[in-house]
Amino acid sequence: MHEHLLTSDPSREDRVKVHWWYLKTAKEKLQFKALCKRGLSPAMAVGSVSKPGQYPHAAMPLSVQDNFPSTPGKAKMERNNYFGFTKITSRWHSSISAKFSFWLVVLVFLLAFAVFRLKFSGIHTIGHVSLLTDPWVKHVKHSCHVKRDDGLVVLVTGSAGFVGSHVSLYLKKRGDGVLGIDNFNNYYDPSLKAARRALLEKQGIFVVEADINDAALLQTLFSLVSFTHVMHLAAQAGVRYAMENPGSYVHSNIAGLVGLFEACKNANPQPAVVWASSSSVYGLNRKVPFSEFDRTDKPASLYAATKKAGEMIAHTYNHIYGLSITGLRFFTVYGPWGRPDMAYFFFTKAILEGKTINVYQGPNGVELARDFTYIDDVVKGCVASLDTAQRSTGSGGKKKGPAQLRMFNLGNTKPVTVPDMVKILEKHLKRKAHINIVSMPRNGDVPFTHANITLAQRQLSYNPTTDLETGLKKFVHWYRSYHSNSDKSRSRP
Ligand SMILES: O=C(O)[C@H]1O[C@H](OP(=O)(O)OP(=O)(O)OC[C@H]2O[C@@H](n3ccc(=O)[nH]c3=O)[C@H](O)[C@@H]2O)[C@H](O)[C@@H](O)[C@H]1O
Repeated sequence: MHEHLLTSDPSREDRVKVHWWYLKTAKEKLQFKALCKRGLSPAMAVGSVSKPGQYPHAAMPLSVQDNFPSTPGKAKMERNNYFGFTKITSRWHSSISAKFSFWLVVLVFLLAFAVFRLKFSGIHTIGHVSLLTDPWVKHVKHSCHVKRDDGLVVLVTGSAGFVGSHVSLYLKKRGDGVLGIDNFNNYYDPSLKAARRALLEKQGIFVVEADINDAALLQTLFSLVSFTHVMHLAAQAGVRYAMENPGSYVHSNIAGLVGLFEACKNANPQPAVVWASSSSVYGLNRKVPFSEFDRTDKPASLYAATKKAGEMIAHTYNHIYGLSITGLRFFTVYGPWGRPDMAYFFFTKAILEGKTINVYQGPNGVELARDFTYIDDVVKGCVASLDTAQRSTGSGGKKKGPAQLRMFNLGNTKPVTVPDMVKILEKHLKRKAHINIVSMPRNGDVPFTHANITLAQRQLSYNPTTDLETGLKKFVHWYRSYHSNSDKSRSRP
């Protein structure tokens, strides 16, 4: 509404806005507008449309100025013709204007500072939506809307990841409120993460694109939404990549975890946290199956060490702040929408492309084995953990009593050797693999994993039902359809 009042002088523009805003009645505003349009200074225009003394920022109306004593130091006026009007400048007027200009500058500075902080805290935009505008907040709140009695409100970190996307969809489908957060890093093809995000958004799950290390963002989310639970799945995964990029493990699995626990412990109410640890914490243990009561102080990779550190950190936050925390040790999770850095996934690609795969072998020709666990079983374990989690006992950073602290193995309990896994893939892909047997490199791998799931069975009613044969069949089916669809969309003009 101001555009027709604006001149090329920005300070005049600002003054017009401020004066207009101060005027109380529509009549005053209308007259003020007309006078400004005709070139009168904003302060003069206010003075002319109002009663003397009504607005402290107004200049004297012309009629009053005629009688105003020309006292040096108080008010010195000059008149000259200005677009058919008498232009009057005065020191009195100038000092009022100066005050306004000063506060205007302060206001503009504060606004600029706020925008700057938001910008560099990474929460200024989600997609192309500014945090300063309502749509972003609406997306967040809408995504957290609960559609069943006693439904949960869950913040899922790593929601564009493999397990994160599956858990988010499951929760949303049963009527829980779900908000995702993911930094969409390029550890593996980000287009797969984007495709998972599209799937989530189709179901009404909003994914905030940000890093869990962004404390200001987490604080904003917790102030907007009373999360009952946090499903923390954001992490730097992969055992062997830790030798290439150790810093990324510290960033996500240690600093990120601490940042998340900080946000949770400060929240009021504090949410219950369920988070992903890893079977790799069993490291070089020889006693099988691996039990939660076994020692876990021999990690074979930095990845495993950061997960083990996470378990210790979880204990601390539970102990000091009363956060309810459940850690889940995942055993080589696989399935549709899986991670391209995992062996079953890149073996599939290589077999289809007729390329050679390296199959590792332990000392003395021992075949390596994994307790491969199908994604749907893991999702059930995650959701059961959320459903059975007790409330945190603290609030606003203060502990009010002891809180629940749990750890569960989520495995399949039926380890399969890597060569057998390759045979299953060959069968479903209807292709022979070109295999190169190589000694297991010293890069963090362990020879075997095998979960004891008694605890999860007892407390979570966790019972995995998908064997590797069935699970890989579903994976291959998904792989073919996903790649034929993305090939088609790539070839579209
Ligand atoms: O349960 C976990 O805590 C971890 O599971 C997963 O690690 P791993 O069990 O090591 O899975 P993955 O890499 O698929 O290798 C599978 C098998 O293939 C063998 N392998 C691997 C590569 C290769 O080129 N050749 C080969 O024989 C390899 O020696 C191994 O025997 C997750 O990646 C990890 O993030 C973490 O979640």
